[in-house]
Amino acid sequence: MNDEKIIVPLDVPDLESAIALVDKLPQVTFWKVGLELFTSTGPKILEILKSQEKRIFLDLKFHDIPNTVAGACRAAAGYGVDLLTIHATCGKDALKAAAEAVQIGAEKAGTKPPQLIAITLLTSISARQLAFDLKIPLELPEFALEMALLAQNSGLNGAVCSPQEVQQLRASCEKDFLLVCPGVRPTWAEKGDQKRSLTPSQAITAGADYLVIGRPITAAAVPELAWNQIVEELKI
Ligand SMILES: O=c1ccn([C@@H]2O[C@H](COP(=O)(O)O)[C@@H](O)[C@H]2O)c(=O)[nH]1
Repeated sequence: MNDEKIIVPLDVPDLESAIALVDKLPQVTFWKVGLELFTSTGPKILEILKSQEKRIFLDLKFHDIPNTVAGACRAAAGYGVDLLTIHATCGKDALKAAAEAVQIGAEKAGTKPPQLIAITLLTSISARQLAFDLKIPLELPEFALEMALLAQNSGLNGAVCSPQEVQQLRASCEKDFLLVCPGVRPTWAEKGDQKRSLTPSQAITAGADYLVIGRPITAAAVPELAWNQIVEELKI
């Protein structure tokens, strides 16, 4: 079912708004909790989602030294979430430490370890910004692929990439390496700050395992209609 491949971010400022959004979209089975909501309200939302048997993507995008990311991953694994993020640019030592830490954290808490996935390059970064602001001397698709391979070789379960790179990553990474794509935009939606987008059906055709689709649904006048339209478009 393609609708189970859609992850909707709860990019809202407080618990009340998060609960209202979850109630408005009962058909959503996979929710993402990110920096805004987790920083403002902590883990309470995770308990609420779990009590409703929702799957959870805890998108905290850890980026720190090995000892620190390992500690954060151990703690996050204790929440029993399904997906957890770290930046690939933390480097191999930190990625390996994080991969080990989610196993330890989950075992200690008696939970299933989350799939640890690495951000390759934020979908809000353009090729021009990569070259001129970040001074990375690789072509963008090559950089994204290198970051995905670094994650894979460090024992991570998958990567977050833009839909524009997913076909190349799918061809080069292991079959079971998860590829999660934010920056997905139906033709009728605003791109906003997303720089490297494709439509939901293009992203799935290119090999994405999951699509993260936020504002086209959550900022729509009627979120349920936007969700239905995307699900219909994915059936074609
Ligand atoms: O490279 C990345 C990594 C994470 N995100 C997150 O996905 C959603 C996208 O929301 P939209 O409203 O559909 O733009 C958001 O929570 C980001 O934090 C990303 O966009 N790009």
